[in-house]
Amino acid sequence: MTMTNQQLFERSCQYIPGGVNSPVRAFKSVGGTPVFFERGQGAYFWDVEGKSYIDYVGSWGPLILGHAQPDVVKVVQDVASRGTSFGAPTAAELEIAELLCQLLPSLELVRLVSSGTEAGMSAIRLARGYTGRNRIIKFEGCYHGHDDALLVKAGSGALTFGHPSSAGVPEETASHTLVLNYNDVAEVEETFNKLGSEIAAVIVEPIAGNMNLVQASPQFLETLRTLCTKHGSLLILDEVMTGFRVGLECAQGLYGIQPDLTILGKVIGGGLPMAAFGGRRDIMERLAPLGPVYQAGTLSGNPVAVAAGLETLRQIQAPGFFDKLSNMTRKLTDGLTAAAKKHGVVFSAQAVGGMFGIYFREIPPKSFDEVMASDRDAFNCFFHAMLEEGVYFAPSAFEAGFVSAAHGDAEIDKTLAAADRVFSQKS
Ligand SMILES: Cc1ncc(COP(=O)(O)O)c(C=O)c1O
Ligand SMILES: NCC(=O)CCC(=O)O
Repeated sequence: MTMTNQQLFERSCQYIPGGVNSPVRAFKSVGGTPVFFERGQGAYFWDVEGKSYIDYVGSWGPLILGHAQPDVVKVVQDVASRGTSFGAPTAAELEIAELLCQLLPSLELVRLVSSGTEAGMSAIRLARGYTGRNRIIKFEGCYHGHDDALLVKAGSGALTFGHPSSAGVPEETASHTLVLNYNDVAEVEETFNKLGSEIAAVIVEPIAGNMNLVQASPQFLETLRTLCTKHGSLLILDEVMTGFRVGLECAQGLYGIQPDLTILGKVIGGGLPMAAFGGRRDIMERLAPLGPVYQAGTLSGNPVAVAAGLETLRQIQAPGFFDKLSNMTRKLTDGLTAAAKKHGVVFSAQAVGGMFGIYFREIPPKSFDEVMASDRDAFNCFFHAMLEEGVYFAPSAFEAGFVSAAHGDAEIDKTLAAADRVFSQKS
């Protein structure tokens, strides 16, 4: 007899803090027991009790082709059978680095790492090493991984579980991080006027996906670019989530903003642990072994992860890939909005490429405060009712959702029919 979700969770809690290896997997804010998954295929995955779900989390973003995409699985098997790690360079690393630089014109040099956290942490160290300055600016509700310097008023699980500024981060470290309001142009201008010569870097999610989904105003990002250039600070775009998810040109292409450094993750690893940071040649050349800023990794550029990433990047370059993905995602958000309206539920939603936000408020939020003003209880009820229906959204009102290329009309229609039933019970 296999164990139930409840039994597995109880046992996991005996050996793993909170029963999960990343806090966002816990159902702490929505209540109930986390679902333990056994297998996935395309837009669906199955829990240990045999129940199937349409997946709108996609492993928190990487699975843009859906679960167990056959070509990705095949390259992973082929490459792994020839050796899983060498700790020495491979031709495939060159291939993916070259491809990333071709796809993103702001990248002249790129280094591979194993997680978005590492990419963010390394980019900050590099920016400090390059500028000789310590202060950085981040925005409340943005999440850039769990590096000390960036875990100040952060989004994602840090926000969901009520500790946006983590215990264990020394005050001296946090004091170098200035936290400003997302989309607040005047505040950034004021801060640069006062402290511009001390600021090493501004790091920002160009489309914030860790306080639900909040789009930057073009003016906000343009102001960041102008101020960084004027004051000799570096602009770091965190495209770990948006990179190759909102479009082939990433968010920087959509907005027409050229960052000094970019951090990438999720999609570029095709569901395996890989991330990257890159940007201007003169900055990246400060990295060891060329320069004095140290950065390293036993499994960096891991051949299996690189192979999954290359195959994923190959497929998303197919003509029309992002048009189809965007249309499917918009069909979902438009359909959910219409179903809510039909039943008089206060609700709004928006999509960018294969990424979406759903909000229990009248219109999509433009700031952290507006996100916080949405109805979290309504989200929690919706989440559980949809879960019951076999539709898996992120177990938090502060996370963006994801649609994959494996989601077709059938999956979206099923989701909308479920939402219609769920919303009808509320009116
Ligand atoms: C925008 C953003 N930056 C950085 C990270 C950190 O990436 P990782 O979880 O791979 O460390 C995440 C997600 O976790 C993210 O969404
Ligand atoms: N949007 C939140 C994440 O992507 C985080 C995933 C994790 O920390 O497990």
